[in-house]
Amino acid sequence: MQALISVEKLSKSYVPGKPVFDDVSFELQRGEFVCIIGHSGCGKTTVLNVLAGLDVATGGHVIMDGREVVGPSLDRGVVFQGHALMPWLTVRQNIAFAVKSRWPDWKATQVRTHVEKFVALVGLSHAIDKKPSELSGGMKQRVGIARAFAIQPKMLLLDEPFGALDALTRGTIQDELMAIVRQTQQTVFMITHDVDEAILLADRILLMSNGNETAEGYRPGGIAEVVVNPLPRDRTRTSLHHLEGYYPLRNHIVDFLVSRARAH
Ligand SMILES: Nc1ncnc2c1ncn2[C@@H]1O[C@H](COP(=O)(O)OP(=O)(O)OP(=O)(O)O)[C@@H](O)[C@H]1O
Repeated sequence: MQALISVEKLSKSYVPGKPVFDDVSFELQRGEFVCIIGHSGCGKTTVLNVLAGLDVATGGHVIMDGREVVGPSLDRGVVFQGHALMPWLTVRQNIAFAVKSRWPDWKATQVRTHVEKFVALVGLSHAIDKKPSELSGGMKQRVGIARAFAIQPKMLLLDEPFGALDALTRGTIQDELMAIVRQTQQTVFMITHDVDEAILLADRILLMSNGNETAEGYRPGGIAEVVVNPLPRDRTRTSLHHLEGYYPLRNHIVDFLVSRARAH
């Protein structure tokens, strides 16, 4: 099976000779949900931005569907932690703007039906004609997710999309995201700091280490390990802790973060 995305020997340096990370290589299969976990500063956002075509790597390549990623594209939907909505437009208009960019030939009724479908998917039909300032943080984040899904990208890139949400809202949106992803067979690459969130959502979890000074000199960060999630795919937030294999998996990831992430 040909991977949707191939990341090949990616590196990024701001200071010559001291790359933040190097030799980062992995693939994303179609329909796969991959999370990346690592301490602050290891380069997760940089990797995601290079995948999105929003940043340029110092070395290496990102190949999507056989073509090198050289800039942003509507093939890749990005959701940031700060939802980046246009404040002067309503929910409907914000999403319609993206939909019209994706399909400039669509008639107004077609755009309308499409927008309404994706707003309903994230449970926001009642707020469709509201402006972002009238919405809570969680609602705004859902609009960002609906907008990314509405352009039906080949892949979705999520940079800690739930980081700023309270636990209850976070749980609800995780459930919604998981349902939509399963329903649409969407390929997703997501940054999270939350181990349980990664275990719930991801098929595979990339553990990323930080660059650090050692007795032998500077060692760049990189992907230290790829963990395959062995838990059944129909897992839910409430069942997660009762599943066989959950605690060993959780302990393994936490152990990486505590003792190995800064010194690989
Ligand atoms: N423009 C820049 N100039 C110099 N250094 C930079 C620049 N942008 C990022 N960095 C450095 O590159 C490293 C990786 O940053 P990045 O934001 O990718 O990390 P991250 O793992 O996503 O962190 P966090 O979890 O805190 O968001 C950091 O150490 C940061 O200080």
